[in-house]
Amino acid sequence: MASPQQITNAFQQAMNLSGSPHEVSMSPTQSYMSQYSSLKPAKALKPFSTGDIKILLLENVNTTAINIFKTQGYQVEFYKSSLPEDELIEKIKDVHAIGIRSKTKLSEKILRHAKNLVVVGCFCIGTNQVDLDFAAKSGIAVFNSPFSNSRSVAELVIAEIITLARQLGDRSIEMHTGTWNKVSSKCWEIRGKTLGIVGYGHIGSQLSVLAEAMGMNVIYHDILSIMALGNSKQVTTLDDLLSQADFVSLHVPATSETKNLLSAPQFAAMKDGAYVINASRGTVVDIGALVQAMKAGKIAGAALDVYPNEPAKNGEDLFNDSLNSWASELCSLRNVILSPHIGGSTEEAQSAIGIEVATALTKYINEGNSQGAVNFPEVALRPLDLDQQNTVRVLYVHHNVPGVLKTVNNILSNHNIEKQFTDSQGDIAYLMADIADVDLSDIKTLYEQLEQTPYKIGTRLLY
Ligand SMILES: NC(=O)C1=CN([C@@H]2O[C@H](COP(=O)(O)OP(=O)(O)OC[C@H]3O[C@@H](n4cnc5c(N)ncnc54)[C@H](O)[C@@H]3O)[C@@H](O)[C@H]2O)C=CC1
Ligand SMILES: O=C(O)C(=O)COP(=O)(O)O
Repeated sequence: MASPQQITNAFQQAMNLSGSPHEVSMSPTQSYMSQYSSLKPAKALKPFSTGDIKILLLENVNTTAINIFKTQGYQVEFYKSSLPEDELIEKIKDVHAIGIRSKTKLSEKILRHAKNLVVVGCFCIGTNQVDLDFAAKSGIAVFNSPFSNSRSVAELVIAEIITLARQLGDRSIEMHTGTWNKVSSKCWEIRGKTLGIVGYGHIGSQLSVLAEAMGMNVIYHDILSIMALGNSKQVTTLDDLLSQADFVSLHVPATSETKNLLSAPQFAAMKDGAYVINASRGTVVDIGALVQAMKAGKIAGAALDVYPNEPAKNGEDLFNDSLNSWASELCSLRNVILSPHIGGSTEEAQSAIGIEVATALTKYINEGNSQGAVNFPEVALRPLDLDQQNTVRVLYVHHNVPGVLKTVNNILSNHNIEKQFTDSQGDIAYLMADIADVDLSDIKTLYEQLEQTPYKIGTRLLY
């Protein structure tokens, strides 16, 4: 368990607090990290102790996150890889928070076992690996890091564009096996070539700026109308982009609409000798069709960072899976760069993601602040005023139906409601309220009344 000063320092650092007199004056037992109770309805009400919080971290989440959680006093269980489904089900039963990256699937089946879980941290950009709707309906908030690794991905793609254009991967493999093969045929400068970016979000737009700086023309396609950076131009349809681009780079999320976004008809629509880069999700490219297009000489090279079935941990064989039937043919092709989902794997990105997501999770656990959640209404109140005795923070996740506020405020009406904020997203709503003059002996009744409302999904009381 961390010392009081360590807790205060780490908390201020993590929350970017400057150390106001109010926080400085907190004693360790008074800090509002410890003014907390009742993580889930099934648990008995008792004052919060940081030592009660259990957090499971998978997939080698960065030490910056581990340090934040440990300094809070949480119990941290850490694994370098993802876990097989049966082990994950066993572990998730008990924990209040889980931290994952892109590999761990948190399906409805798995989340149904998560009886104490209040929050999921995706220490990455993508959240397609989590059943976000089911999580929200179960009162579980999900956070991610929306842009801390965007630059790392964009830089990798720049490297891949040049590597493909110069057949650098093949030359390097040849040299490693002792073959000197000095060629210029079908090797190109990228200056003046057209890059087609599919998905002009955080990564796509960052890539656009870098590519233009190297003299490329940039066009992009997105389902939204998005402001062009530099001299880039948005084109209306994917086919418009495919017919003009020398390089096509994919930066869309995994959705039902983006599944096999590039398949046989799209490869046919591309320029002869074009290149394909996929650092988005493995579902976005039909790899079997890509292999055929490359064998036919239509596509001159491809760089893949993501795959439909990725191994659970380092050392496992990507291609040891009957589902990846295209594997041996893909590997036999020239000018194919394969990387093990490392787009966001830089020291800078992982360290920043660790701090960002761990901070969001800590704020949610300790304060109920859901700002930045991807599946949940975003609600925040100022930290509890600890100078005021007997103040309780009510956190109430509920179905978004008429009559809830009336019922809840009726329950709270014996106390002074000092602050209240509520918001909804789809079927789910979230209410935060600070109520004063609460006798500690009333807390159990208050809690039970809120729990008995027909709309409730989850109640937490911080005090
Ligand atoms: N290889 C790696 O290590 C990494 C991969 N990623 C992947 O990259 C994806 C993109 O990341 P960001 O740029 O941060 O996401 P973003 O959400 O900022 O941008 C995605 C863009 O794609 C657009 N889009 C969605 N569906 C589309 C469609 N059918 N056609 C055209 N455009 C469409 C959206 O409107 C949005 O502008 C992530 O969802 C993730 O799957 C992200 C980080 C690292
Ligand atoms: O941020 C993302 O969405 C990524 O794909 C990176 O995933 P990772 O953290 O490397 O498992």
